[in-house]
Amino acid sequence: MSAGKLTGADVAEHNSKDSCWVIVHGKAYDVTEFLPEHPGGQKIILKYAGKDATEEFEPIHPPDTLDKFLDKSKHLGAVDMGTVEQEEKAFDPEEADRQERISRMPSLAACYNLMDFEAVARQVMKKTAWAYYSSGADDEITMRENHAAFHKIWFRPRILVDVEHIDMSTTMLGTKCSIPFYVTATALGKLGHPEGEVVLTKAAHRHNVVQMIPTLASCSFDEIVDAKQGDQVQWLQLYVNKDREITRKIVEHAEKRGCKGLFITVDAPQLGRREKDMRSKFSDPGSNVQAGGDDIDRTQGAARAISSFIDPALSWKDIPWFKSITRMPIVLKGVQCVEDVLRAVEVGCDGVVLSNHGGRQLETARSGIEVLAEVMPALRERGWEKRIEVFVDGGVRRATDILKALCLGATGVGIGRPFLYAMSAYGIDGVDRAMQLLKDEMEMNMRLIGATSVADLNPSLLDTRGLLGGHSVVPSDTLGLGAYDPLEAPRFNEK
Ligand SMILES: Cc1cc2c(cc1C)[n+](S(=O)(=O)[O-])c1c(=O)[nH]c(=O)nc-1n2C[C@H](O)[C@H](O)[C@H](O)COP(=O)(O)O
Repeated sequence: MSAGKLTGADVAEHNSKDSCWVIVHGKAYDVTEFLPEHPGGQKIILKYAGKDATEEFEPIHPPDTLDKFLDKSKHLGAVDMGTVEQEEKAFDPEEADRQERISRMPSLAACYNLMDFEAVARQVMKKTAWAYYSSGADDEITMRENHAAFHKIWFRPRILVDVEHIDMSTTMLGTKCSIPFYVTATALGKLGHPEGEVVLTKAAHRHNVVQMIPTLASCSFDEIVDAKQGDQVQWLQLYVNKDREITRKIVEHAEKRGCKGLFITVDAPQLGRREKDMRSKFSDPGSNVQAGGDDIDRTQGAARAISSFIDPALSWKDIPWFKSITRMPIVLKGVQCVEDVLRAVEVGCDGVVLSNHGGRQLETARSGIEVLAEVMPALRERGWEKRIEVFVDGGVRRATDILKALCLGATGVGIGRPFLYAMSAYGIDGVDRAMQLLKDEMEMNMRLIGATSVADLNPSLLDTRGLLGGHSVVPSDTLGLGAYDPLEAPRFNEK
């Protein structure tokens, strides 16, 4: 001990499976008994046994994780960090290249659309972070189709409409929003930015846009709610825990903190196989740590490592229980066919999100917009279109994509990766610009199709034959490919 604090040497003595102490945010924790329970496996903890684990811990775990899940008797107290030997970081040529590219980054003004942010983020993000955010399942066919499907729908604009005044505001789950998109739930915000999801909270406030708070956020739920301002609206995205008491507590707390919608994710009874994420091994599984054979293989990437709590037994019979524990509107996120939308109406859900999780789950699942084109006529046929709010997400990169969804009958549209990339590359100013670009595009395109308000947007403004003809050939998505393989993207300054 030194001056009543543990020293680095005290902690370093406990560096094995039999006695494992780690340091997080300047405090020591005895995690020996916790090792077999760690959702991310033992290897990653043992890699930091006896050492400072803060850098690895930070992006994956909300700050209150240890207070919430590690018995107080294992909290060993403050460490005199001056006595902790910080490991010499071996020279990492990849990191050096990344820093060099960051030094030549295009200015924010060089980003003219959401794909530009993707192109820049791909160059400046850490490999593991880019891998996690950009990953789709398997061959990423659904992920690409999400965006491509919008190119199968063409507009039938009306002319000589007085479009001097445009009102793009709308109402989603009873909340008046200035524009019909929301920030959808995406996990691990601190992989892209040290402040994580609160960056999205602040940008959403600037544009009066709803934010959906992810269960698997890097920030704690309360940090994200505390970051909201005034009457800013947030929804909760819920991965249902096998332990329903934990789920009950999360839902009740969210309602108490003012969340205005419960989005139950129903397309992920098991997280999909995101091979870019797996390939980046999220942490070096080759670390020289011997751990028990029952260990979760960290080479499965972050996704698998953080999702073992999700209940694959979740079913329709759980809906009445959810209705009994909350008065928040209940929306099923990840619905992918007409039959399940009709069933959601019958069991009294308030909404659905037609989504395939950004192509990160079932490969060759259809795009949300394609399912929407099937769902809305079925609801109208039954006179049910007012009984449920229908949202869509996946592949939305232009205001024309949003307009197509609204013309088909969607209430609103969720956007994920673009805001993550904008945040990762340029912080809050990036997200702010991304939202403003969408707003500017929205105003222009509403004028060009002859619509002055969301109420004017209807199926007669669209030609959807390309969609309904199944998977016809689509125009090649040069801009999208350009971002993915940055051929046409903001130029990095010369070396
Ligand atoms: C990009 C991304 C999406 C995630 C996401 C994480 C990332 C990095 N995560 S995940 O780690 O488990 O897969 C979530 C999540 O926490 N919960 C959820 O309901 N959807 C999750 N989604 C899906 C998201 O809510 C939207 O359905 C999807 O992002 C929409 O597609 P775009 O990214 O193309 O806008």
